[in-house]
Amino acid sequence: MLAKQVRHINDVLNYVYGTEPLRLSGVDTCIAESWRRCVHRHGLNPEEMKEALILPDSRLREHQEAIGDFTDIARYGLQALWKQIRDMGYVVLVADADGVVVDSLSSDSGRLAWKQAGLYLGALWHERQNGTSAVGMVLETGEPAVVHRNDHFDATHIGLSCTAAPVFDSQNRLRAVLDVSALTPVAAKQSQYWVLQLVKHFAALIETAAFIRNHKQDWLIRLGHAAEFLDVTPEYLLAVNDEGNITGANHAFHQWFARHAGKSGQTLIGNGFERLFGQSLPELCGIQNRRPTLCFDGLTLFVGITPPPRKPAAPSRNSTPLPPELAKLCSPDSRFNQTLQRVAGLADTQVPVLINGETGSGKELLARAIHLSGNRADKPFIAVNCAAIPENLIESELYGYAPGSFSGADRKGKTGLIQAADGGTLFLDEIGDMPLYLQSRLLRVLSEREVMPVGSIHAVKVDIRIIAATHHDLQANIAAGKFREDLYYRLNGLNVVLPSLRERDDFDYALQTVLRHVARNNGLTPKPVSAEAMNVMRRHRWPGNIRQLANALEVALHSAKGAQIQPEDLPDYLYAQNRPSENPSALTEQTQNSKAILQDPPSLQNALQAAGGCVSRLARDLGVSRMTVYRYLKKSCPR
Ligand SMILES: Nc1ncnc2c1ncn2[C@@H]1O[C@H](COP(=O)(O)OP(=O)(O)OP(=O)(O)O)[C@@H](O)[C@H]1O
Repeated sequence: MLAKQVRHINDVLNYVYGTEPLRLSGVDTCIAESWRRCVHRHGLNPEEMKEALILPDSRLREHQEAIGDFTDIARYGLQALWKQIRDMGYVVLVADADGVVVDSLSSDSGRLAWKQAGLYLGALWHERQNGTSAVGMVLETGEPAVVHRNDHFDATHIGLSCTAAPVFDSQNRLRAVLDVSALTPVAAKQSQYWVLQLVKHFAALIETAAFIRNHKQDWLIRLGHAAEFLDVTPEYLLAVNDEGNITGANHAFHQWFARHAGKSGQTLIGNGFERLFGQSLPELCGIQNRRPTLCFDGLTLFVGITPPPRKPAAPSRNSTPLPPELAKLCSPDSRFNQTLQRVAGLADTQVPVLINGETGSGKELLARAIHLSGNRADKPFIAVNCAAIPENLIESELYGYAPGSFSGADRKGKTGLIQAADGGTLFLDEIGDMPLYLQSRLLRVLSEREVMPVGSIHAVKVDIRIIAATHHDLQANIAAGKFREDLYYRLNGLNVVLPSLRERDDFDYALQTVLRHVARNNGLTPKPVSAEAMNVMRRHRWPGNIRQLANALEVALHSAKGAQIQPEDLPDYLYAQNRPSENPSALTEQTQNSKAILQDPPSLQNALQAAGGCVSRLARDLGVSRMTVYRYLKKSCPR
């Protein structure tokens, strides 16, 4: 035992038993309370030093499975936080409500040292196990904590500096703890207070992202004391179901409610929104020209409301016929047709539509069909690929510029794409790739409905309908600080998710439609597809979706000499992978790779580590089920 550890043990004993209280008068009250809890409640003895306990892999997996997709949601926030502090020698950890580290990000160098210190996957940081630690204190108190060097109860950990903040779920249960720790901390505790602000900020972002994800079928209510900040960083979040009952609230609102309603003994979850606040959501939605407000206990809060995506209506025999452009996209998939019905119902309105889907899944085709189905059909449809315009040109391309506003500019000035869409539709493709500073400008255009060309002092009014599309998960981008939440709410009037080709249960129908389409565009006769060729295509994963399928069918139509399209008429990448003589099990390249990883224990362990120790994520990466991953893990580690 080191001399400084002996000194620390004496200090803790003296402090807890009160023989030398003055000597450590610098100890924070919350740390002192934790030390007392360690001794009196948890029965810990500072003389019995214990290294951090690391759970075996099987137990760790149980904790990771129990926390479900929370770690997936949290990961974007974790990575964004990690990027900011990785060069300063910190490790970032997420612990579950039992104090078990279920996800972590650290530099590769010094992994052994992180593990020995317990700053590692599977480590258990609960006060009753390890004494005072940042994770342990957050779990005990529900409050953020900085536990710096000698603040730790157990002298084993006095080399560490740890800062942690809680993440609550919408029922106000402590779901996880976000922690940032260093092995070789700088001397002063005060230096950790900026880390504390960072950790609190990211914990709040993760909490909001998880809230939005878990309540995507509910009405989302944002509340705050300042109207201007409501869309940027809402102080409070509420979720309300279609029956008007409150189904969730963020931690800040639970606390606010307890302060203001505690005396009347009212409950929050399950209570009727209208009963509690005296106004219904449809009433609040109907308020025009000003921010709606709510009064509660004599206080006024500004309100922002996002309705849930409308649930698919029950199939109805007398659903209205679709406009021809949308009808062209119809398929045997009834869910998709209901989506088209909803889109058709909004074709004549200015309600913004946000289309999500992988590349080539038909986002632009759908956007054009919406435009052509509405009362703007004879006005321009301007498509802007936000990812394709060089950053230095995007501003002048979108907003235009005044005559002579910069060197190299056209003397007469230039009309921007937004103005060019006046009266019609502006299609913002790849909106998730738009740089943050342009997002703020776009937000102003959408709020004010006017553009200010570069170098001009006069704003120009525009009348546009916005349709945006992206392959990104924008909520994850919001959590990672890459996309503005207020812009997201502006764009997301109606959300349409286009399934990838491999997820569609109407693949055969889609193939026939695309085949006819390709034949018509190339002046060819659509040939039938043989059963073998059909099987080859059904098995492929189609990362490029309909665009890739269309290209493959174009190749096949040009190559087919017989009456039918055969496997050998398909592009090489499809045919080669499925040639029966060379590849009897007809595995795709991806499944072969996955199999190689699964069957080689070191590769499997590496892949698991790369997936942050999360079996679900690894299973997704390998394109196999979770059970398959477990089976191989068990084989590779039979104990
Ligand atoms: N339902 C369909 N029927 C026939 N062809 C289709 C269909 N959907 C998409 N396509 C074709 O697939 C190609 C890709 O479609 P589109 O450009 O709309 O996809 P996208 O999702 O916008 O792609 P990206 O994200 O890469 O811009 C186009 O050539 C389009 O004509």
